[in-house]
Amino acid sequence: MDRRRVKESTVMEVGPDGVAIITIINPPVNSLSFDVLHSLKESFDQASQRDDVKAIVVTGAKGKFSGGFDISAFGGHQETKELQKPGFLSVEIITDTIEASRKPTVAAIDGLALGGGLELAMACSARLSTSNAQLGLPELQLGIIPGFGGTQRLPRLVGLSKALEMMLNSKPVKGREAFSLGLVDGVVSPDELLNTARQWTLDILNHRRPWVVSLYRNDKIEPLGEAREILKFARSRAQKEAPNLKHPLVCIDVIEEGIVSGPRAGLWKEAEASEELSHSDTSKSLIHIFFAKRGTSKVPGVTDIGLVPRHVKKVAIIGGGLMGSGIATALILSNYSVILKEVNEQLLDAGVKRIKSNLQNRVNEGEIAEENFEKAVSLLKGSLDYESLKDVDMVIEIGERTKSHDRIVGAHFFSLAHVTPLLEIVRTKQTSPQVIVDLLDISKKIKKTPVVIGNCTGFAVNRMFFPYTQAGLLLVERGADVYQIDEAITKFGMPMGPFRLADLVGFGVAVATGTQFIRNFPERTYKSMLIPLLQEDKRTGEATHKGFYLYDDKRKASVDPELKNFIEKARSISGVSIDPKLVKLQETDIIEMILFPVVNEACRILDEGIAVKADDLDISAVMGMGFPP
Ligand SMILES: CCCCCCCCCCCCC[C@H](O)CC(=O)SCCNC(=O)CCNC(=O)[C@H](O)C(C)(C)COP(=O)(O)OP(=O)(O)OC[C@H]1O[C@@H](n2cnc3c(N)ncnc32)[C@H](O)[C@@H]1OP(=O)(O)O
Repeated sequence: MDRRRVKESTVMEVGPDGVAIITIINPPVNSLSFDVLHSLKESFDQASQRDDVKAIVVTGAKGKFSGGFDISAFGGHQETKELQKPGFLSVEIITDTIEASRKPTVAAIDGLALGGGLELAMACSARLSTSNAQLGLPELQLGIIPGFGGTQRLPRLVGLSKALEMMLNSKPVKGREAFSLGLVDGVVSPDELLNTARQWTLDILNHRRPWVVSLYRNDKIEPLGEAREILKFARSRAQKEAPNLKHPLVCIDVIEEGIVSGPRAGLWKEAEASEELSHSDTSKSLIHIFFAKRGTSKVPGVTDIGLVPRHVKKVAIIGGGLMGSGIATALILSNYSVILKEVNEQLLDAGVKRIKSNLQNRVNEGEIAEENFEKAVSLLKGSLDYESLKDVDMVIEIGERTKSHDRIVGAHFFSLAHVTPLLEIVRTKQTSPQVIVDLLDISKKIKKTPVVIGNCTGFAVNRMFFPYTQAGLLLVERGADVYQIDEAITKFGMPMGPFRLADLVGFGVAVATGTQFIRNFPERTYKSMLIPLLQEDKRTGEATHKGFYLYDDKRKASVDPELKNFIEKARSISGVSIDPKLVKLQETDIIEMILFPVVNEACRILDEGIAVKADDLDISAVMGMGFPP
């Protein structure tokens, strides 16, 4: 076999059958860096020029076609200006070199073909996939749009509605669904993939199979009038679901341009829009979050000293309440054996029932198969004594009585522990790195994003956000409007404002946590009597249908005209007066006055060495409090 090594990013092998196999090699996901794209073009140019090459197969090394364009290139400065020129990558490489190749090309897809990876495959004459491969265009979750022709080729392969769904929701499909959609032309097993692809290219060459140029297909695109209706509906949904984001609308405009003015015009509009969006604040933030999320499990002095996570099989959980049963569910869903310890039969039964109900919900949602429900339940054992815990590998919720403090670590799950994706791993000065490595490994296995944090009041999320409600109370006692504050903060992108949140968590929790912060950070807390006054009126928030808002039986919140009386009373107890400047605040003022103290608290957490890096606090805010990424 003639094995010409182009740069380290692609390899081309030409077999005796005259088929050149071009393999993308860029571990771990064969992302399309500028180097890879450059060498891909070189490989194709060589394959086109060589007389001994009749046809071409493109594939990815180690069972992964490609995870898409190299996201780290956005904001990078290593690429040559030419490669950055709008349209060079998409038109000159993907379209005019690969799609226009005079030799048939087949993409052999295993593992994943995402973003630019799938766009590369769609520019080939045909595509073969394994049944479980993931194929999709997730660019919009990075604040950009497909930029290698995906906005033009995907609608022409799967139809406009399905293409819009896949792009606007960043929703991939498996290989077998891709085949039923017409996105791929065949589904084969991994070990037959390459040989079938070789034969497929030769069949195309010998006119035994069609040679399709997807860019110019129109049989899947609805007539113009119908297409415009579909696009209009997509626009209204995009505006409703994400009013703050413009790139979904740009994506729809680019798709429309190709339908109205032809796919090549669509390619150029896509190239310009894609390049512009790659410099947007939204894209920079979302790409920052993409890498920050994957960076939380890299802890200097812990994960870089060669420690291997120990095998944890059995976990004991003390207490089967809302949190304990949620944690037990998360562990069981990842095949850990769990012993649930309670103080009496009644509480143990209640805990077991909660766990079974959580698991049944997963069955109902199709996340676990019915036949796996009993197997999952069999992983759970109940106990009323500590004796049965003697051979467990980890205990959740025992601490101060243990003498070996090196083995104590906090695992702070967030309510609905089996659903909320964030896990704060709280280490003391005595916690051994091995124990942290063990818990990081468990986090990955139970599909949690871990953040390693030092021990302090509120750890990362709750400490960062204690000023969220405090600032709100301070502003309201000085004349700002509760409902205007919540509206401005929700419009900014938080799931809910400080007052709606206080109603949701309940005043009991709000007062308990507030007391902790007042005790530990007296110099920067606001001691308002507003919530205690509301509690005197038997208001505790949503649960009593009365808090800062009134709630109907469906927990729909509405303004409470009586609230002003409690505010006036709290104001007089605090001895403050209304500040005219605060009565009619601008939205930006509200956002800054509520969130800047949160940012300041994050800076203190970082400055005190409680957090390893600022990125970890960004992830804590996004995944723990729903801060808009
Ligand atoms: C200043 C501007 C310069 C450039 C201007 C150019 C003009 C504009 C041209 C734009 C052309 C656009 C072309 C294209 O349409 C755009 C894209 O393709 S964007 C990328 C699309 N792909 C994705 O969004 C996939 C993202 N990745 C994932 O979803 C997952 O990683 C995965 C692939 C499903 C694998 O998941 P896991 O197995 O869980 O593994 P991890 O997620 O932990 O990832 C492992 C490791 O790989 C890194 N990585 C993953 N994907 C990429 C990627 N696409 N680029 C770079 N790196 C990637 C990830 O960060 C992890 O790294 P580690 O943490 O191990 O260091």
